[in-house]
Amino acid sequence: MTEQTFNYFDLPIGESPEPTPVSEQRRELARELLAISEQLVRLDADESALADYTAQARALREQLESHGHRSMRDILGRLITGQGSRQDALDMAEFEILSGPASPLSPPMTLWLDGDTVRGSATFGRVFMGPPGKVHGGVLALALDMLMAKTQDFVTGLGMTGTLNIRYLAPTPLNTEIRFEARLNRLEGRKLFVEAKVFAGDTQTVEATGIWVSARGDYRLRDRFAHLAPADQPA
Ligand SMILES: CCCCCCCCCCCC(=O)SCCNC(=O)CCNC(=O)[C@H](O)C(C)(C)COP(=O)(O)OP(=O)(O)OC[C@H]1O[C@@H](n2cnc3c(N)ncnc32)[C@H](O)[C@@H]1OP(=O)(O)O
Repeated sequence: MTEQTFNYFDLPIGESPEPTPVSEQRRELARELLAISEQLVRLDADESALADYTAQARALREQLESHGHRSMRDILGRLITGQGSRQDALDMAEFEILSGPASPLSPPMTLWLDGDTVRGSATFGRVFMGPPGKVHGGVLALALDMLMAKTQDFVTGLGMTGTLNIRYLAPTPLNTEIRFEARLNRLEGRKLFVEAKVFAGDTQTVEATGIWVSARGDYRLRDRFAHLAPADQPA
């Protein structure tokens, strides 16, 4: 059977193919590393125990360094020409901060499309703390950036975050399932206007609006999302 190939511009943002055995193991390693980070916060250990842990961590880092890294330039080169492997496609998405399941900087936050809404969910532990017992506002800004960028799945074109406006309405608790939702407001040439909300239980804790700017060319709605165009604005 011929191995499936992947094209960068067809990869849904925040979604990656079924994990390979290598990716499964990377994800498990990342979960372990995040769990270690959680333990380190205000760890009540004495100096000699900490010195011992430091030596173990250093030995692990040195082992990891012996492997090197797959080249991003080569991976992107293959994906942009539609010749990317499944591992290439996984490498692009699974290390994204906060949402990539192989990143030790990810709770992870899961992202998915639900009709015309992008939804997200995450439970933040103490490494993500801002005010005591609450999620750091900058972490929520990052989470919103990841979430809102995914509205680009509704359109052709890919760009960067131009503007992100955030209003914190109430503190967002740690160790609680936090829900996120984002919707496309409108398209205007190279600009995509997006709005988003964050909830803890029934309480809305954050509201946000943002503008994404396409790298080149105007954004256009994909056929299956043509109904998102306002009546006076053709898709
Ligand atoms: C290959 C894959 C790549 C895509 C790769 C995707 C990677 C994922 C990124 C992850 C998320 C990030 O961290 S993104 C990193 C954070 N963001 C950034 O670093 C962006 C830094 N800013 C820039 O590089 C630039 O300012 C751009 C690209 C945003 C815009 O520059 P430009 O391309 O010269 O655009 P320009 O002609 O000035 O403006 C085009 C239209 O957009 C408007 N506009 C310009 N800047 C902004 C802005 N910041 N916020 C709102 N609107 C803006 C203008 O008024 C104009 O509207 P009109 O006159 O036409 O009405």
